Amino acid sequence: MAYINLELALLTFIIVPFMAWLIIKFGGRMTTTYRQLFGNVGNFNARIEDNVGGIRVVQSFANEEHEKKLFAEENKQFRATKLLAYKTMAKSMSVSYMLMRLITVFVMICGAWFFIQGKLEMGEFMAFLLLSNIFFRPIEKINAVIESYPKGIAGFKRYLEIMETDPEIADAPDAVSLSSVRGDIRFEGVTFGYESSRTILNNIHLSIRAGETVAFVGPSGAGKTTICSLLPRFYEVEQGSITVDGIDIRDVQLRSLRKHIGIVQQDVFLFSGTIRDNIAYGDLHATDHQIWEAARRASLDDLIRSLPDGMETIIGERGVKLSGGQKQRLSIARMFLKNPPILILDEATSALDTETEAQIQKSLAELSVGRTTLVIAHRLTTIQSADRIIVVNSDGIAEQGTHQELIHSGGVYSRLHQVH
Ligand SMILES: Nc1ncnc2c1ncn2[C@@H]1O[C@H](COP(=O)(O)OP(=O)(O)OP(=O)(O)O)[C@@H](O)[C@H]1O
Repeated sequence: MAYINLELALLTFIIVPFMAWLIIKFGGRMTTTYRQLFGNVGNFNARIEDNVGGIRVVQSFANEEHEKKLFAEENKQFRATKLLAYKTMAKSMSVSYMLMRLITVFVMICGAWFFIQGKLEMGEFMAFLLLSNIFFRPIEKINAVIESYPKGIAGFKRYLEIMETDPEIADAPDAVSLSSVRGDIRFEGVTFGYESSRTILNNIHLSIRAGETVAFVGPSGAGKTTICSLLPRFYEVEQGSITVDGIDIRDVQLRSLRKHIGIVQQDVFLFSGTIRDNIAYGDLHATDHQIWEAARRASLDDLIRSLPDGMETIIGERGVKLSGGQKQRLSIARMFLKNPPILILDEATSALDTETEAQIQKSLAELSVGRTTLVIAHRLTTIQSADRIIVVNSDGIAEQGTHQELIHSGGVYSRLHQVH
């Protein structure tokens, strides 16, 4: 183009920086809008998940209309941001399209003027016009790519932010692996709070012998669950230390620490899949014989045999729904398979009827044989046989001893016992 007519070529190229400026300006605006849009998509999805997951609660409170209103609100915001994103995109696209067409008009007008002035032959004019079209076509394509870039980069940045979030609790660089554990546990001057402004446990001292069964009782919110959550390092102590077999748990690799601790919770989480998959979760390399043995010890084998597909029965959303007691047994079977030296039983049976509870208690008692067991209990009846009962209240550990000792001492426990 410059070879045909330098002046006209320079005039044509003046427009290029202006175009670049416009593209960058709209690109920045689109990135911001798309980031906002992806944030809204997150909220929108969370609302849908809540509504579907908690559908029974919504229905039982007959709060469908209320949920619909919340959904409509979220939807409105999502729609508004989506519209804003499309508007910005429409502006950016139409401006760049217009500019491209304007360049052609500009070349035609200038070329015609140069032709009238005799600075340009008709053939040269036509050649220049064709060449300018060829030259700007790739620019048009690059422009289209740049327009779609903000959409991709906004999503990618959000993804990176999540991926780059460091876990709060990680292995120390020189952390060791625990190969075998006896199960001696010590809490030494442990202080902890979920928020820095509120201390839940203050200077707790506690020593549990290997193989001992210790039950934690006390009013709701006293910190029983918190004490037990500190042991697998779900949270980090603020002051003091927790040791397992004399080794500070902060000096141990998380994976190896948690491999030696089993937790049976009240609300058992089952993965969608077969009964076999769910039991084998306790030990992914278990043999068929070991899985059946675990099921037998958890008194689950009869139920499995009575099902047409046996071990391969699909459970969860897409399959057979298990009862509360059956779920508990399955989680106990998982634990037999995992075979950890330390066990935490988190109010494992308080949601069951008396008969089922008695059966599950029997399986749990068998499970805890030879293991250090920490029981978080509400029902005082289920923990009377514990080696030691620890009463936790807002001041920390109020008293401890066997059932008989605590009844005779006439303290908090004996009063709780009378109330029950
Ligand atoms: N994840 C959390 N974030 C913030 N605070 C929490 C968290 N979990 C528990 N708490 C608070 O810590 C305190 C102790 O809770 P914890 O669950 O340990 O009590 P608990 O004795 O086990 O009670 P319950 O018998 O009702 O289960 C409570 O005041 C509770 O509100």
